[in-house]
Amino acid sequence: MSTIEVQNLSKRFGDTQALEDVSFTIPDGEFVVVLGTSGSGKSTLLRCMNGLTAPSSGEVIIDGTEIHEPHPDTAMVFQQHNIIGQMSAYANALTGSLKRTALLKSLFKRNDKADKYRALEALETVGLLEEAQQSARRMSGGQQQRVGIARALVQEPETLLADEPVASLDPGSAQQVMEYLLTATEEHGLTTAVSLHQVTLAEEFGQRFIGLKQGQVVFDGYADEFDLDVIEEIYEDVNIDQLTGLGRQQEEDNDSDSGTTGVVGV
Ligand SMILES: Nc1ncnc2c1ncn2[C@@H]1O[C@H](COP(=O)(O)OP(=O)(O)OP(=O)(O)O)[C@@H](O)[C@H]1O
Repeated sequence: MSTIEVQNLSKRFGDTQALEDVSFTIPDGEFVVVLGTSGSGKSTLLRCMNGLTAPSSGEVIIDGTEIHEPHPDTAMVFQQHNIIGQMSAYANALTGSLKRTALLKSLFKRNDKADKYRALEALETVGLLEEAQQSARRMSGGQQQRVGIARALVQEPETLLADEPVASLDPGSAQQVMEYLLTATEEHGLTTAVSLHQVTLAEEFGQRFIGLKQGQVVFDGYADEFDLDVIEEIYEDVNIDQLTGLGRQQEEDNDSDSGTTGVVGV
């Protein structure tokens, strides 16, 4: 676990103010959902939190150390999981140990026993132990994303940053991946921040919510305060019924044969 302090963080890309004076602290072991419409600054925030993007001003401090480059104890999960299709789930998970094992050693499969054990344990955490030897290319998008999470866990991180990890998945797979992210956070004692488009998923899994609008924090609070007013504030110009699934529910009520779910993204 680690404590992440974001202090007066701003990031400008040319004329675009992607983040403006963002400050918050995530204590050890918290599972935080970062919400906002497209372009609100979610990816930029997570990338700054891992030192992949340099802030224009302000700082990110992890366990008392200011971050200027990717932190060895922080792992990232991306929307594009970049799983190697020709390799098994197990071999993909094992590549998470590359940071700890020399590249050549790893390529020649000479990882030490501890790495191998960690890879299997991580696959178990994401519910894929039985599929360990399955070729990744034959797995569904959701399973591949779970392999991506396993690979991140093999790094033995203290912090997990997931940038829209379910954006390209169908609602059922998105739900499963979120469940495994939460399990991984609890089982591995992580501090986790996940950016999401889908409000319904955020409501289901989030413990704390940070809402971004045009690069600024417009909400920072816990589940008991995360209500429709807050959602409206974050998604000012978006149809609230649609966001919360209420609109979808009405459609379902009108058409009982509909096979849709209430998971809606923007
Ligand atoms: N490398 C870059 N160069 C120029 N502009 C950028 C760059 N990265 C992000 N931006 C701009 O910064 C703003 C915030 O982008 P960011 O990707 O952080 O938002 P987001 O909330 O993650 O959006 P999405 O949900 O669509 O991924 C946007 O206006 C975007 O166009």
